[in-house]
Amino acid sequence: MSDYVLEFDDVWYSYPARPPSLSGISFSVERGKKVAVVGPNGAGKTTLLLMCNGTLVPEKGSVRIDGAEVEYDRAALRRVRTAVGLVFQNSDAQVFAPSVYADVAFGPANLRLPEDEIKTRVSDALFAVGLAGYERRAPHHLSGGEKKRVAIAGILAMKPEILVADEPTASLDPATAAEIMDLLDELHEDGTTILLSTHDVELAYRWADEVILLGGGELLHQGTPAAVFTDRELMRSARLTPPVLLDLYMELSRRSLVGADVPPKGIPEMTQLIEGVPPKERKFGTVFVADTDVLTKEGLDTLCVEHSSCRTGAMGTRAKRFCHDAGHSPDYTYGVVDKCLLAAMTGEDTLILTCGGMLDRVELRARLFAEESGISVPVVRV
Ligand SMILES: Nc1ncnc2c1ncn2[C@@H]1O[C@H](COP(=O)(O)OP(=O)(O)OP(=O)(O)O)[C@@H](O)[C@H]1O
Repeated sequence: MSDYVLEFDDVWYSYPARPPSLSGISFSVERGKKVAVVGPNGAGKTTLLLMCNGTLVPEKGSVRIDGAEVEYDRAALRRVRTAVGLVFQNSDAQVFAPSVYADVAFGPANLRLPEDEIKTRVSDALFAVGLAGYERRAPHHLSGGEKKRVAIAGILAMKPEILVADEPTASLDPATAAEIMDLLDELHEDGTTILLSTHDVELAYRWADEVILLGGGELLHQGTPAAVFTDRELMRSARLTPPVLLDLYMELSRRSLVGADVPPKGIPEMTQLIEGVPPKERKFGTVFVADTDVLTKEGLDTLCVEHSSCRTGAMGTRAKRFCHDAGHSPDYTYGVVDKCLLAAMTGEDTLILTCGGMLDRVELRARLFAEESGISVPVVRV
């Protein structure tokens, strides 16, 4: 099996009577990565994403999925669209059936799956996006955020290996946007490779393993978010500004107010850079982590009583829904791990409620923070 799930090799594309929208694009995406395609308006992001599932055919060059060159006959396209699920920028273009059920079932039905399997997939996908019970609703009467979730559910029901999402958080309120990103993280934890497009550099910096920077139809750079966003020349040529955190870091660094040469990944690292090494006698708080998949409502009540001195955070769509249904309102519902690390740095204990692979994610984030800052925050599963 190829290490790369998606490869572009010298891909060119022009819309009729227009100069090229993509000019000789080559890049590779490793299996299991989270990749952000970043660029200003008109850079070619949507055009590039539409090539990932064969919606657009390169004028020149080739696209490979799992090492095999994409072909464009009907049968081949069906295989490509099973492997690559594309969430469009405009959900109205994607959500069209008379009911939410019919919409989400459309893809699996096209795969000619048995009726029982289709029902299970639709119900699982609607549960994952928090729309269980919406089956009979008419999609055109839903809000923009709900339509986006229906569109994502339709793709989830196909169980794609690669999920491609065009500006998944555009025009969503911050809480809905955070929930959509949580959902993408949960899918990623389950092994899905994710490619999204955005001109939100803050989101790309926080979220992506890798950034593909586009400008004027050309690939300007592929690299880590820190490498791409600290390169002022690259940012200027892409007509983008760096994320605020990096901008601040670069300014403080220029004035020799911070010393490290590793740009801070998040606010905890930035805070530690400014504060310096905390005094030895400082006692750090503990981050307790509980798996909501194995908790009952009563179990959650007991846990919250036992940890009543802790601020609580719910991470991931399943955990948030569980807390909501059990009548609990956690203090943090987005950026949960970083908020808990910050609390720990001032000696406060916190309790994170989450499930699945997200438990490992908490430990991983704390470990990366310890490696960079030297501050070892205890993470304890309860
Ligand atoms: N259907 C179309 N017909 C003609 N030209 C198009 C079409 N779609 C896009 N273009 C042109 O192709 C170029 C790239 O557009 P594309 O939508 O891929 O950019 P983008 O980076 O996704 O932009 P945005 O951030 O504004 O969504 C632009 O110059 C645009 O005007």
